[in-house]
Amino acid sequence: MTDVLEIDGVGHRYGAHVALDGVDLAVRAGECVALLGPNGAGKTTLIGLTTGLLARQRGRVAVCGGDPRRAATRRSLGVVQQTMGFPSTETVGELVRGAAVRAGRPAGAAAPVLAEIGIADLAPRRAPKLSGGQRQRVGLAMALVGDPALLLLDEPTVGLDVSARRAFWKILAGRRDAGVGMVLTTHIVEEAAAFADRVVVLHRGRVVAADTPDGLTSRLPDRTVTARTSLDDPALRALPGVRTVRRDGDRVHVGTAAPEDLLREWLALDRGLSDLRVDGAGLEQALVALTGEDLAEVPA
Ligand SMILES: Nc1ncnc2c1ncn2[C@@H]1O[C@H](COP(=O)(O)OP(=O)(O)OP(=O)(O)O)[C@@H](O)[C@H]1O
Repeated sequence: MTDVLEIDGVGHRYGAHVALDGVDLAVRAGECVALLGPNGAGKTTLIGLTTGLLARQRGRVAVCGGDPRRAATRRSLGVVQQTMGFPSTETVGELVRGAAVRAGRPAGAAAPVLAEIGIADLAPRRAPKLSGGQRQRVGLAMALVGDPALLLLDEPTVGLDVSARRAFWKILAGRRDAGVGMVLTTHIVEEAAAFADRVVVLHRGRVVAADTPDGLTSRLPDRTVTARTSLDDPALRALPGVRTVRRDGDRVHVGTAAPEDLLREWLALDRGLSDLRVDGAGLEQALVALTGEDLAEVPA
């Protein structure tokens, strides 16, 4: 499959501050790549270079083979951003029709997209009067109406309730199946883990990991054993392979690289052991391990 986004050796500075340092990233048609990293990692800078908002300083950025600083190239691009500003004078219908025409499509392309996203009833309304979640869906309509080859989704589900979020991912899954490439930035790590085909982790302007969500988590040796116990913390720490011990109410969470050895001895020593559970590490823990920072936020 062709790459809809090619980023090769990209560097970017703000004065003396290095925001990106030799970043490579490729997104194929029909693939969703999640771009994750703690605050200040360089995600917004990379998105800015891809939309053509920022001028390229070092390396190559190509959208469908073209330079995103050129208007003709940007027609292949759809962008959904959390902080989308809309002109106050236009109705939702006019905004989406305008986006269609700017992308070289007929104004009539707007109505089916509004219907698909479930906001046909908003067409006569003006954007400033809409809720955050409604505005987010208008942004999605404007991005999809141009039939883009590459979608940039920057914190796209902020402000959406659970059912709107589900509907949002369903629509995007349909576009991905139809061959649209996507770059997703989000602080909701569960969404990235559930939707993205690959995860690229940026840290201090560099790519520190690129893999499938499962591939990233399987690199982590740790398991967490959760249980009720009669042992105190020093006794737990003395068990084989224990790395961390954390109390949470009447339960204890024990991190270990060797759950079998740990459990064998724990079961032999502890008559009060009950409610035992062993969990694998998730993508969130993998990101913390890779960057040393916790980048998850509680979903709104
Ligand atoms: N206009 C600017 N002038 C100076 N420094 C900047 C500018 N924009 C970003 N930076 C710096 O460049 C680095 C990368 O910023 P960027 O906004 O790309 O990170 P990010 O990963 O999007 O962070 P966040 O998750 O907080 O949005 C940060 O250290 C930031 O302070």
